[in-house]
Amino acid sequence: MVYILVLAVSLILATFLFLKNSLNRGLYNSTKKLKLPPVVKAWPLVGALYMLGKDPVNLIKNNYQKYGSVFTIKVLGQSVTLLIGPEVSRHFYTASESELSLEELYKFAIPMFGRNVAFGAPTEIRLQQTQFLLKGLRPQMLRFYVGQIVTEVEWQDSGTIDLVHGLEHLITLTTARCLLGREVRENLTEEVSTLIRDLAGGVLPISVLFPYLPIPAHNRRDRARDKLLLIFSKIISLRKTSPQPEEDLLQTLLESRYNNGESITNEQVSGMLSAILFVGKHTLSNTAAWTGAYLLQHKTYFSKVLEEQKALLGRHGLKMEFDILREMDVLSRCIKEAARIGYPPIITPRYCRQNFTVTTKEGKEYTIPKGHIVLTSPAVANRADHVFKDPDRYDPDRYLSAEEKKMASQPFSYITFGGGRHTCPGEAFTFIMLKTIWSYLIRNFELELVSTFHKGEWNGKEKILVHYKRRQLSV
Ligand code: HEM
Repeated sequence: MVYILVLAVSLILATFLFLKNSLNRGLYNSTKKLKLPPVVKAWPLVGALYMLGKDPVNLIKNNYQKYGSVFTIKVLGQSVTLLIGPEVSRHFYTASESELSLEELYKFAIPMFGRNVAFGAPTEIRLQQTQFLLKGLRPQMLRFYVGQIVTEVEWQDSGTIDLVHGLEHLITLTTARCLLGREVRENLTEEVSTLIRDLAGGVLPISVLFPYLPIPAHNRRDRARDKLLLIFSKIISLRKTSPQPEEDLLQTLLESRYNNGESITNEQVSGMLSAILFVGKHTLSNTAAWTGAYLLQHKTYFSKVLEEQKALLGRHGLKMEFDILREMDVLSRCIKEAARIGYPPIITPRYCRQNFTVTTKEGKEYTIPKGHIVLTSPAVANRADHVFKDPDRYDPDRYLSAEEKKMASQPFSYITFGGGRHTCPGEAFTFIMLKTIWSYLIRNFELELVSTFHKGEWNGKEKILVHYKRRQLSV
């Protein structure tokens, strides 16, 4: 019964996609003369879709090994082209919206965060909103956030914790305190967490094609967005009338002006606050958990981090400040390495609006035609063996070797945080957050990993159980 249903839905989707693609490309716009990427062999219509849903990382990895750095997968009649590795990724990261579009593919995010926010807004408004965000994440603000993070990090004296869920809660609170302000943090009840979860639950594969389909998950998403708007609007109104300006991203947003002199609306601020809580809940907290998992599994590196913390305690005492975090070179490399292989985004997508050509490292040239969906995969490209030596190995010291340092710092080699036009504006904040949390935990608790997980294998569902017991790290 279930299979018949899946098949029926797939056929409807395939017809829709076929018509959509035909209209987009023009039925008579032949691509015959172009040298197109190799096409992955899969069962017609649903084969690749099934594989994509089941194990996307291995699907991409296996085909990368088989076909090389450029290949096309047909999903329900839609051509999806993968670009893996720095040689073929330059255009992906540097092209303009009119060449490779994000807005076309992120329409599903509009009902999550509202119209006129991020991908719901016209491009020039979206770019200005990213600038507002960057202003709230500038070094002077990050300096201030360190103290705010420290006030939130606390565990009981002893116990067992699943790092994924434990850190998710902690990071939601710290993100709220630093970026969204004291009032949002104080109002960050179970209700807000549930509403953010409902927003996330409204992103289903079908939402990409039909974001407004009246299904229960979409209805919950819409109710959650409206409720969040109500909660945040009250906070924003209070803040606007407060005589005392605060030091946080919320204040920066409220003081920002668009190029035409207009200020940002309550609805736009609310959408941006929800989007930040959403990112913190997923990407940031998973990277935090995997940083811990790798560190506790690799005793050599854990010892190096301990030694670094002892040396810092010797030099600065218990103080935790921005400049002290900058001295945490070993911990920084451990986070960078966990972010490379632990839980980087599986794919980042664009919609191709103009043909473009890529040349592989072997010198093969391919044209990616208008109408293809184009993807890079940080999860696979971050493990390319011509960029990283022994790429599946957790090795934070790799960034010390001159040769590898050079390769890894070449544009579009290490792509956990994207690159080019769409480089993640939250990268510096992420490092500040994770260094503060992990140095605090290492200084104040004995930690022991009790879960075993398959080394180097991505699995977003695994628990990472850790025993902890309070103690003071002595110099
Ligand atoms: C471990 C944490 C994070 C990871 C792995 C991550 C990853 C990424 C990646 C790969 C992109 C580029 C997407 C693309 O090219 O399509 C991106 C963009 C973005 N990230 Fe992050 N991110 C993280 C944390 C954050 C945080 C904390 C914030 C906000 C405070 C943030 C805000 C954004 C925004 C607004 C963009 C869009 C930039 C643009 O399109 O111009 N990210 N992120």
